Amino acid sequence: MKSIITTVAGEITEVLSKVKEEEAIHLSGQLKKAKRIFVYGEGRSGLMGKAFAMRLMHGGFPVYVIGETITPSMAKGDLLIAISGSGSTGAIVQFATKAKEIGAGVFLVSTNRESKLASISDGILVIPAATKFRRAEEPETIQPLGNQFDQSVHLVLDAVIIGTLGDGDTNETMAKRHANIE
Ligand SMILES: O=C([C@H](O)CO)[C@H](O)[C@H](O)COP(=O)(O)O
Repeated sequence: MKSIITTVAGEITEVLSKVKEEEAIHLSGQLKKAKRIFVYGEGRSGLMGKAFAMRLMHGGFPVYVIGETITPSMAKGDLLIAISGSGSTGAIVQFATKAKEIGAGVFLVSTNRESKLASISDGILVIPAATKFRRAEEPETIQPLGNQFDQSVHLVLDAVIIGTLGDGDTNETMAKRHANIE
């Protein structure tokens, strides 16, 4: 088991080392600029999106997860963060198309800059990891499906939040925003 853990850690280190700094900085700038942030992803990509949205909320950002019952309507000036390893999942392509029609920005976090979603997005942060589709250009992995993407996207987005927070955003101020009924 220890050797599997070591291999997984190595895979992630390799992927993270290939993330382009300018793309992460671009995302950070868009997060600061957006009136409100909406996050969406299907399946495990969506779970990583929820973790991202939660921490953004702790950082004081106005953020919603698409599909939750209390999520309001989108408007011009809002930003959709679309998380999709493949960049081609039907629902998220549809939601991004709708967001563009409304006048919101779309920022994609994906492995695939040639994807349908990439073609309609205003910005992209490429996480060069393996997906369930095992495209020829994807890295080797011992893991099933999109594990490598899911793990990498979680770490990269956590790092982007840290790099986006202001000086006043300390562990204390963020902890105060954490749910106190749990
Ligand atoms: O849940 C997922 C699957 O287990 C692969 O790891 C994916 O996140 C889901 O299928 C959505 O796919 P993508 O839009 O390509 O991320």
